[in-house]
Amino acid sequence: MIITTTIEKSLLARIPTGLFIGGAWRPAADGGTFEVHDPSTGEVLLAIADATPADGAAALDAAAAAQRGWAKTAPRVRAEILRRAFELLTTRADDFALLMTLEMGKPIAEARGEVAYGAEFLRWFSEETARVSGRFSTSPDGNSRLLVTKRPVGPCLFITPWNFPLAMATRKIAPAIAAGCTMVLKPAALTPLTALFFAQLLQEAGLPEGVLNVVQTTRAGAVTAPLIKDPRLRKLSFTGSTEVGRRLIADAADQVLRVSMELGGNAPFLVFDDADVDKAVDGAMIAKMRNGGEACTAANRILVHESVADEFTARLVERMRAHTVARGTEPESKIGPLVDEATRAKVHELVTASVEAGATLALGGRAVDGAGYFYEPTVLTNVPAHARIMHEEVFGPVAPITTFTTESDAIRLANDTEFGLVAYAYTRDLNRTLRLAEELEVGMLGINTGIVSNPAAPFGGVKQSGLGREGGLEGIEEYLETRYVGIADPFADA
Ligand SMILES: NC(=O)c1ccc[n+]([C@@H]2O[C@H](COP(=O)([O-])OP(=O)(O)OC[C@H]3O[C@@H](n4cnc5c(N)ncnc54)[C@H](O)[C@@H]3O)[C@@H](O)[C@H]2O)c1
Repeated sequence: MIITTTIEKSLLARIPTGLFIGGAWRPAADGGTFEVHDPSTGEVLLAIADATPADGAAALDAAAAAQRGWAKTAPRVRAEILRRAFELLTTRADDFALLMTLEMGKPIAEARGEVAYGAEFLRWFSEETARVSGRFSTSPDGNSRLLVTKRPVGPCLFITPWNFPLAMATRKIAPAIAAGCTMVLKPAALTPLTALFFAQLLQEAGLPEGVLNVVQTTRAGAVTAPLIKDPRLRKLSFTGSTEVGRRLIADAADQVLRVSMELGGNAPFLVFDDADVDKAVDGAMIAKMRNGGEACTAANRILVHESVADEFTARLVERMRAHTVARGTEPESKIGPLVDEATRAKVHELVTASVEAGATLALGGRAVDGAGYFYEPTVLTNVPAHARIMHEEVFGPVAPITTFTTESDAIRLANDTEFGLVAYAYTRDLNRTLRLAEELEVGMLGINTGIVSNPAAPFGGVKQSGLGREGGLEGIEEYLETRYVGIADPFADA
């Protein structure tokens, strides 16, 4: 078993362990705490405050109290706070990366990638802050003037998942700051340390008290449900599973709360007969193995034209076999542990069910013995369309491959899912690319690339993958209301 090193211990000693409410760190109302573990060893990293419903209410009190003043803050002031936060985060990239590796398990190189990606939302929305504008026009009959303005939505509740502990928070926090909204953040209980460390950084960047409040808790529903019913809350933004998202949308109906939902995915990855197979394998490795397969954008249904399937599969197996499984802090680590035993058990269950349904196990397929929740990189071939893995999100390093004959078959298979987050396609045919862009039921499409996430682009899904977009020009709109002011003809009395 790897014992936490001195460098790791000194980093952990700098992480705040309280709740962040109204600009101050405090214990839970009942003094309760919970432990955060290293998924690669099972060791306890830290014990931190466990928010109660009373703490949740206090956090919303603080957000509601700060809202009016924050909305009136000059855009330039909000922009500069975001810019300072971007610079601080970039300077402290190594600390944030190590912390994420410790609490979530991803290899340090991937954690650094997430810091860069997460930081870009701060820079992008600092640039967007001063660009919010409205319009002024004369009504068609000439009898009035129409003034359209944008106002901050108001206090928001953010609920984030464990797989990208930093970026899923900055993707919500940055546009909310830019728009002038206050917020309560409830990070995932498996990975709350990054959010606490980031809240401390925002405080240092000059964020006024009450604008961001953080209530980590092991009682998610008990803490957040009363906030969702509270008329002072104006917006709920959630990233997580479709199952929980569906329930939250129902809860949000009582207050007709605005919702943004970034939910599950089950991305198809299409390789056509005219694809550059080497590049397709590179892209598949990124789309499948980024974050150890624990990503909503993960390529979970690899659909390959029958004429290139053998070549593609042989190369993918070779690359997957070479992927070193080790604690994320080890330099050779290409894949860390899964986040917990429940996730590992679910991955294994889907692999076993695929083989029972007729798939062939070409590589892996077993949990790694010893401490931590490691799972072997796995490739399944000839996966039948009815296998569970083709319809349920496998949150792990498992690449299921199946073949197709015609383009229309490929599109039908790709769309045969309740999810619609992202698809990837490898082809050199421009007209086919345009057909795919029109026919695939997704919010995002990667052409000859295994990665689409980009802070300057609108991220989000259709069907049961969610509602709303994060990033891009669209991202800030989620935090703005449109207000129209009708003005009588200024010449009427002239
Ligand atoms: N579309 C996207 O942008 C995106 C990005 C990352 C992850 N995801 C999805 O997230 C899922 C993995 O994350 P997860 O396992 O943390 O998801 P999850 O739905 O179990 O949990 C997400 C968050 O919701 C909280 N939560 C759970 N039950 C709740 C309840 N009843 N009331 C309020 N909050 C509750 C959790 O504590 C956590 O903070 C996957 O389905 C993945 O596809 C989507």
